[in-house]
Amino acid sequence: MSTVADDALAAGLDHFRTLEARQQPVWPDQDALAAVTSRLEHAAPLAAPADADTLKERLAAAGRGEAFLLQGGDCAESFADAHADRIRNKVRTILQMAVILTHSASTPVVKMGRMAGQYAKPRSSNEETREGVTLPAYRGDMVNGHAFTKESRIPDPERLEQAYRISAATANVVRGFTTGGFADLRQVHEWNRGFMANPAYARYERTADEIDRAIRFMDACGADFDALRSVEFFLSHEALVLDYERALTRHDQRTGRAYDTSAHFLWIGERTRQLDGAHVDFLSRVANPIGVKLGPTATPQDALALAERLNPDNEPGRLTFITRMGAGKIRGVLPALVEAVTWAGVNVTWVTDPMHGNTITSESGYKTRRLSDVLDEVAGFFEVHQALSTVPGGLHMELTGDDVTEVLGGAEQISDAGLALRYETLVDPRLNHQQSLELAFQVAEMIRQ
Ligand SMILES: O=C[C@H](O)[C@H](O)COP(=O)(O)O
Ligand SMILES: C=C(OP(=O)(O)O)C(=O)O
Repeated sequence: MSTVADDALAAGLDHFRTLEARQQPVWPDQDALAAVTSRLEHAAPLAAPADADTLKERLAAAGRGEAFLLQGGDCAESFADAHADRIRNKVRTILQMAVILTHSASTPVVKMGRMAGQYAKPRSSNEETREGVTLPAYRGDMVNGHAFTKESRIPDPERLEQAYRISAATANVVRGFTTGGFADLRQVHEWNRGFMANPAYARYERTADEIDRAIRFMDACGADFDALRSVEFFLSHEALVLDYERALTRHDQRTGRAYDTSAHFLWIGERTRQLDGAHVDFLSRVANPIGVKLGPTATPQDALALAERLNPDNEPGRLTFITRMGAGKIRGVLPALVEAVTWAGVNVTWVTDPMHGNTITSESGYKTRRLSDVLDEVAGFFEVHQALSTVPGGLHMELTGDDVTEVLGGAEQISDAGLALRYETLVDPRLNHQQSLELAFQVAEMIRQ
């Protein structure tokens, strides 16, 4: 039975319904939506509030320079790809990158997947036209189907429940891979040695040798490698479809606060971060650690107002700003934001997303990115923080553990013609397994410098 306090909490949580909510599906059948959300309201949480609190502590540490966040995964997960092999490859890629970054940063790396819930996408246009046929845009498997047919593109609320079930299964598989010995440091190191066997990566030999020596040194000192067989791994996605996020929000008896239990960490996208909008209001009322994407038009005033609204108590670890400026803009735009926030004494963890500001259309018509631009934005991020003596807290990447061809460049020299070989993403281009490791090695070099 709900108490008066529960009802008051619920009333606040529903305030977003009175505000403008951008990028929401137009569900054709409201009764079906109500039936699904009422079932989800009674479903088991996907992420435990206590783990979300732990993550907040880790992110606070990243904000102080005592840890570094690595957040990565698909642009859009798909129901069809939620099988163990693909999930394992993604987890493995993140673990491999984390070892490289841990060594160079000499701090713990907080590992977080854009996984087990990244099923909804904001779009630039509500419609998509192909060969003269116009249909509603694909908005993620949580909303409608990717197939370009009229039926498939109709938003179907049953997909919310499917997203929940597949997220639960994915979270379970992730847990298996991060606690069952797969994450053993020696094992991850062996994979990285396998990667280094390719002469194309000779320039990373020095870093790889140093990691090798460090691990042998630990071994010689009698380090308990068995204690390193499990790693903490957190789950995150964009809090976009508010019907889903609200239905999975629970009152935590332990703290008396509301937690969105669809993930440990939720972020608000660049297209939905309006101060008076529904997304900001809803996430201001849950206790999870949260992020906000900041694109090149974000002003210092925007950043300060968002921080005031989303973290009025100035709690360390509560708020992460994920900047996605574009390689050509970050050095010009980021300093004013960081300076304003720092001068105001606002606690924020700064993370770079070097993907979303660097999207281009290739000559052959593919939506793609250049690995060189991605790396340049990361370099700009470190340069800005170094110049201001502030803390670069982490990386937010769109990546996959598979051998796709979606991003141009890298040692494999993926060219425009090569994109067609295995271009599999449903929306935005992701780094493939090799490109992700190359990026980790290059970021390691930047951190060392
Ligand atoms: O991932 C981010 C956005 O959803 C995406 O870039 C929007 O893509 P669109 O411009 O193809 O709609
Ligand atoms: C949509 C995304 O990014 P942004 O809001 O930065 O465009 C995303 O990260 O999937």
